Amino acid sequence: MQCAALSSKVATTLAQKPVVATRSGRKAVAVRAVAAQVTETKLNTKRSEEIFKEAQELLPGGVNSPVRAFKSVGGQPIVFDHVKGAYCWDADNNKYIDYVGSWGPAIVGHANDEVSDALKAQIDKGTSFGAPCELENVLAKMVIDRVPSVEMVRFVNSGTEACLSVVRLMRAYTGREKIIKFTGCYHGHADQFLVQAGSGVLTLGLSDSPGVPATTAAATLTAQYNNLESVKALFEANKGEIAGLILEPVVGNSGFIPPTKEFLQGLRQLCTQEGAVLCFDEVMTGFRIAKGCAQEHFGVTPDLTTMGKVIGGGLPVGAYGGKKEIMQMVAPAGPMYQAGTLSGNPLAMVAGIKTLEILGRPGAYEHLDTITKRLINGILDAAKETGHAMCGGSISGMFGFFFCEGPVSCFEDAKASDTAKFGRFHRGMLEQGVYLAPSQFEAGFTSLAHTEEDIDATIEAARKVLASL
Ligand SMILES: Cc1ncc(COP(=O)(O)O)c(C=O)c1O
Ligand SMILES: N[C@H](C=O)CCC(=O)O
Repeated sequence: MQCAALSSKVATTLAQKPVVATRSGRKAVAVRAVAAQVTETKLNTKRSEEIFKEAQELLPGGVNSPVRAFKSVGGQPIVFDHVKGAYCWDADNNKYIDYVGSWGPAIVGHANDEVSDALKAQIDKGTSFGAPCELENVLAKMVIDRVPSVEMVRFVNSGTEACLSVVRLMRAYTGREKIIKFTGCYHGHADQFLVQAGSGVLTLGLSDSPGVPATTAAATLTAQYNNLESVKALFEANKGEIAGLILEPVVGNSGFIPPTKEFLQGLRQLCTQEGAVLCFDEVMTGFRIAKGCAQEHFGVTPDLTTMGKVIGGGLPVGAYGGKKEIMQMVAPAGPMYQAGTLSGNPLAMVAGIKTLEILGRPGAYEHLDTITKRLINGILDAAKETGHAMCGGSISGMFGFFFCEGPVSCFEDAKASDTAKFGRFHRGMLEQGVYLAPSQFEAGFTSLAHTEEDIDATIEAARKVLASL
């Protein structure tokens, strides 16, 4: 992680300010999450507010996924109307440069013409068959060709589904029950992962979730990211009982936290030595940080891999894959049951195929790398010039920064950053026409549609906002 200037300003940590003051003056309790001090906005968000007010009567918290609700940055969410390329427009027709990209899938730009044309053509042929189709083979071959660990793949409908299936597979393959995950890593909302999880769970300050059976939670052991000794200790204390280990090969769900190569290599070695299955959860990093995913970037090959987001090109798709020997355990080839009515549906396959095809063209990852480095370096420089402690970094089209001196190498470090300042920064950027993930504990994403002009405008906006904090 690169570090910008130092500041003596006191850090405000998670769980210190439980109340969010909304722009409309109403108060909303953000479950032990930090509140940003929201100043009167210059944006006209009247329509967004009306829609969100109605949504709160219809949907729990007004949303269909918690982190969208802006609970930890204050104010109300911007309600989207449409998206194109690197931009999104809200219901009041305000335009933003978007660095969320639908939480990752929009890597070739929103509503990409080629993807849209392919989808339109498929709609006339049918959107769901519930039967084998050749498109499944096409996407499977693309995945197998690109991802070093994958010899066989099963398509599902979300990242959560991929991760919960992979844990069942680890257990079926080893005949063991316990798994290891890392604090602050998020692998979807299945019971076994809601133990010291990242993303919305962390944003809302929920260390665990009611409804998860104690026996399920007890089978999930947690270690500290980038700390090999903490993993060794778990293997020692649970000799012969660990089915496998799942991790984000680059963390995005506690904010952006890269691993050390030695850490990934050490995990590979330990799993082999202990007879446990190593799974890289590449739902976020897959096809984003390299053509062959994080495992290609770091040169460390897991036994199993989960995928999502990019692989669906904006439609709901997930996948898990790995060594043939393990994948052959999945029904109907083997006894481990996993199924899905809409799995491998032709619409989603078409979006995935076109997206991976575009990403396979020369220069795609170079573009992502160049513009994202330019962005993060610009923001770090702006923080330095304006006297704010900030550290951050990027790998290809994934980036992040924290308001602290750094380095941030695990969730525990991330939690100690100034999240209240992030909330004020987020609001300021929104007013400048830049849409960042509404939580300190989420990574940022760029796309092939982002231009140097977009990046420079974003850096200029950041400089203005930082100077005002
Ligand atoms: C690393 C990782 N794994 C799993 C998931 C779950 O994916 P989904 O939201 O598609 O269920 C996510 C994102 O939500 C993720 O970032
Ligand atoms: N961090 C999550 C996925 O990566 C954000 C998406 C969500 O949960 O809505």
